[in-house]
Amino acid sequence: MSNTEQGKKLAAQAAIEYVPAGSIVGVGTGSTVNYFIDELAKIKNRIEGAVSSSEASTQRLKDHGIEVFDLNSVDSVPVYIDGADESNENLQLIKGGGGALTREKIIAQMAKKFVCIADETKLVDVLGAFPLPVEVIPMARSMIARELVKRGGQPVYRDGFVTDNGNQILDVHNLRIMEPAKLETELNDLPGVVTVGIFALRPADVLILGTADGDIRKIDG
Ligand SMILES: O=C[C@H](O)[C@H](O)[C@H](O)COP(=O)(O)O
Repeated sequence: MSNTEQGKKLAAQAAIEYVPAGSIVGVGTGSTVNYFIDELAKIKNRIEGAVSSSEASTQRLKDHGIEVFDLNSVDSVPVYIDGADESNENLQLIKGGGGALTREKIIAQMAKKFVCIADETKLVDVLGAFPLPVEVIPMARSMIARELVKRGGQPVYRDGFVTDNGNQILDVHNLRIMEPAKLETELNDLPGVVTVGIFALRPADVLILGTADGDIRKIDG
């Protein structure tokens, strides 16, 4: 197993301690979360079930025999565990590399505690080296792409990819995001933008990083 994969797995294992007994756990999406789902399966008798941020995670949870609840049937989510494409020291994130950003942001908003899990290479000084995913309503794609260019970005259409919500993704290259909350708000305001992959208005509460030397590092927000 590579250092990166080991880091993801370590972070995923460490996140289990944040899962309250008897709870409905918010579950994110991606390769790091897949390790978490596999760990969660080991304690599935101690939880009530999960709410899920993607069809892929729902399938994996169900394959493990973990009940997946409709978010509308749930009053509260005590903890949400999810990965990230980048995090800064303030636990503001870029997410959506796997295209699940909208459902992820909805569950993160609802969660009392958002625990982000990643390998240590995801920690950066300034967000934006990872192309920023923006989910858009298909008919607005070109208009929004022009707006992103005006803001110094280089949007690339994720050709052939359709989100779980039936929308499209623009991956915005060339950004150095100095004020994540401001850019998140500004892009949220463009008609046709469904979700911006900046998680700054609702950052993570805890970041668990798995390191190459087999350790974990925690940063509290
Ligand atoms: O849409 C995908 C999510 O935001 C993922 O949490 C993010 O892309 C990180 O994925 P991974 O754990 O595979 O690096």
